[in-house]
Amino acid sequence: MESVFDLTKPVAIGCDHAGFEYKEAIKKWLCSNGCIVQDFGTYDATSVDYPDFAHPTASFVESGQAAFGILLCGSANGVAITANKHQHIRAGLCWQNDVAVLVRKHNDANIICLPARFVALPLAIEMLETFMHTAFEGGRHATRVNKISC
Ligand SMILES: O=C(CO)[C@H](O)[C@H](O)[C@H](O)COP(=O)(O)O
Repeated sequence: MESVFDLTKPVAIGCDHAGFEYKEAIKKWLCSNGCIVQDFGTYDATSVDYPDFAHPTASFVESGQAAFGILLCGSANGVAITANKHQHIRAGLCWQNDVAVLVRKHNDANIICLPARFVALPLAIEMLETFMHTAFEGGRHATRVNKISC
């Protein structure tokens, strides 16, 4: 599959119980498109705490070992807030395809956060595909992205 990301590296993925079902479906979709997946859990639908899965996923992306990351929870806010604590992570919450375009073009996001309880699975996969194919625009957006870190 063509992507703006380096797909010779694994795609990191993590979720809580609310995102588990979508994570499994997304893993299958990624594998059927030739991607390598590094799964940081959770591994079933038992209630868990999203930071326990978002932090390891974000750390792996931050270390440069992943092509990019995918995080899922009910609203995607918990995983996004957690991942964005990491210095080199720009995790963006996506709920419609145009937002997935902008989170790459304007924010150079390296993790896509998907709200499993609020978007249908086909839309989640469509947004992921968009995310994987959309390049950062740079220019004025690079100036802004460079000002994010404090
Ligand atoms: O962290 C969240 C909200 O910001 C996620 O949506 C969680 O998946 C959600 O809070 C889990 O809720 P539950 O009632 O424990 O299933």
